[in-house]
Amino acid sequence: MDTEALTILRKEIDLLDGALLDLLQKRAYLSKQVAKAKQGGTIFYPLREKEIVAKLQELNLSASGEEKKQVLPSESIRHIWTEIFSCSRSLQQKTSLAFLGPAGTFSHFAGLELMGKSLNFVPCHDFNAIFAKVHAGEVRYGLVPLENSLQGTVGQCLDLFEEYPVSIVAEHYSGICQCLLSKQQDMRRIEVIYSHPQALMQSHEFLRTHCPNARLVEMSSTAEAAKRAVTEENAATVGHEGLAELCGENVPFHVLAKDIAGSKENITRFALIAKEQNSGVFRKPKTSFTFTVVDKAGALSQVLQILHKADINLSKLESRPSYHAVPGSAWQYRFFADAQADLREKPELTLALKEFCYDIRILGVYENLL
Ligand SMILES: O=C(O)C(=O)C[C@]1(C(=O)O)C=C[C@@H](O)C=C1
Repeated sequence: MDTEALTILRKEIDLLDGALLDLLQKRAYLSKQVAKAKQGGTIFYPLREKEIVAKLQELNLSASGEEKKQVLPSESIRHIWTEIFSCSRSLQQKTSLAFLGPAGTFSHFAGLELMGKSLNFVPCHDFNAIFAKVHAGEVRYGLVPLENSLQGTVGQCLDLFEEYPVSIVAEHYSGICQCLLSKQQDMRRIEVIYSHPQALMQSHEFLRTHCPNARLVEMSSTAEAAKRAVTEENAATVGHEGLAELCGENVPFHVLAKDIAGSKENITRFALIAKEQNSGVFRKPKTSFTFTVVDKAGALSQVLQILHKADINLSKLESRPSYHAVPGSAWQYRFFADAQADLREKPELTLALKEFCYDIRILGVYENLL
């Protein structure tokens, strides 16, 4: 070891860390000023954050000459700024986030991806508890899955919007990458694999080929499965790669293989819910709204035509059976729709829609992240 060179280099790193801290403190001060300028308005602007990261990643990759040697991995830039934004938001407002627990579920990792670590994560045992906590003001935010690219709509979550008058304030698309984790490094020696039934089903082919002797055991969540697997020598689990860090503090829990599910496009769209609607103005607004149409021929077609005439692009439309939709009616359908516009700015349009709808409710206006 060249101890002399090491001492000099570490001194330089110490100086740079000091300079970075100074810059971060200046940034934090500006963030607090931003909060004052917002005068109680919306704190979280995911599109602004996404664009800052994209600009920095581009700047980083466009380096040339000597600077080229200093280029960082793009993913690292995203991770570093996720935490900078998380700290910045926490200085503007103390925040807590309810999610489907326990710690280590895909919902938990989606929350960390979206909001970083500078907030209080509150695990809930079911979706109803998340909606109830947000509605009661016990937590500022809740994170719930709306739909998955393989499994489709999470109907239970859509239906809970009927029970609780909460709002959608942001959306988040999270890729689900199933990994095999174990204390045992030799896959052929794995005797039992614990995981959620869906994770086991999605990675069935991989497991049969690479761990032919393993018994598959279903658990209530990938997080519970990991807790169990980490206590046994020849056990493994299928789940998020972040489980290695979460469960492996005292014992090594290795990621033996990544992306072991058959299909590549396994993406979940999450909604960030809050008690109050967003108050900001958005550059690419999306409005999620629900409505029930009057019981006559052409009512739905009229609704669609009104939106068409206003040049509004409807990116989602689906219906769910609803018992409470219309008083006195035994069976009705409630439509859930997403429009690429801020419908709050178009009261005349909602008025026109009301002619063909029993009710219309705006679930939230937020930045379209696609
Ligand atoms: O630009 C804002 O609105 C801010 O509050 C600042 C900031 C940041 O730290 O850059 C923080 C939170 C928002 O989600 C976006 C950006």
